[in-house]
Amino acid sequence: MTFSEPSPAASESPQVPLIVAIDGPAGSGKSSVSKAVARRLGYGFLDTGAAYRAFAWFALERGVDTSEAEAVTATLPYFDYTIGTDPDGYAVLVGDTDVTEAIRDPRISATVSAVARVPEVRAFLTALFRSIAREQPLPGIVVEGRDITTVVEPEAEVRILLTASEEARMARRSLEISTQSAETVAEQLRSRDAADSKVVEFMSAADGVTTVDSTHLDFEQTIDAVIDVITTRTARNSHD
Ligand SMILES: Nc1ncnc2c1ncn2[C@@H]1O[C@H](COP(=O)(O)OP(=O)(O)OP(=O)(O)O)[C@@H](O)[C@H]1O
Ligand SMILES: Nc1ccn([C@@H]2O[C@H](COP(=O)(O)O)[C@@H](O)[C@H]2O)c(=O)n1
Repeated sequence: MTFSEPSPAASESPQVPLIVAIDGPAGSGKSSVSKAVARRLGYGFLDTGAAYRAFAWFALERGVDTSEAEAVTATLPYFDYTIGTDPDGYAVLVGDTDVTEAIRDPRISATVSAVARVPEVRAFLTALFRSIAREQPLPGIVVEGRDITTVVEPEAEVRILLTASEEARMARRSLEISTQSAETVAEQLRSRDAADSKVVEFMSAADGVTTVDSTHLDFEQTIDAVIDVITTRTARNSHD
């Protein structure tokens, strides 16, 4: 090899995508806003909650008692999970079964926190999220969840806590769900946040994380606010 030839490692090493990490409580707009931001920027999108939901679905299908951490952990090696990263539409598969719709069932929302509190499940899914984010082909990816800014991608170029008052989140969520009363929706949201908060911190921003509070912003204004943070952060990082 001559000196001027690039080494195979340099020429073949894939470009690391720009990672935008977004966390927040239930109903704060993480998935809808992140998807819209990804679309606008031509980035990929990763909904990490879908994986926890799909794993809860899988555990229930296998008849696992989800309150038993050991039984939940024993299920992990059989969990064959696939998710797309296209913000315009992504299927969630467990094995060959498309569970995209099934994981939104209230039965899953009521169970998911029990499996998400198991450390082995978190470690398994965290590794999966990191590899999906790096393997997708676009120049950037928006990854949203509860512990993306703190655990999954603490070194992400852009880290945002997307929040809104409990009242606003409950009102927005109950507009979407016509099969349950507003009180039931509110109670479920509250108890899921309470259970999840015991395991990961997503109610306040960690050091270096920018808060976007959408309580008094409409959907478009929230997208703009997130894109502003991304623009400011990436400009600042390129000068560091
Ligand atoms: N700024 C906003 N103004 C009005 N509605 C909004 C705003 N942001 C999000 N929404 C709406 O709020 C609802 C909840 O948003 P979304 O499902 O994205 O939240 P989420 O944080 O991903 O929730 P979960 O963690 O429970 O999955 C959606 O109907 C979404 O369109
Ligand atoms: N990074 C994450 C993402 C999600 N969870 C757990 O999954 C549940 C469902 O998430 P949604 O975003 O689809 O609401 C959530 O309630 C958490 O239990 C998580 O722990 N970490």
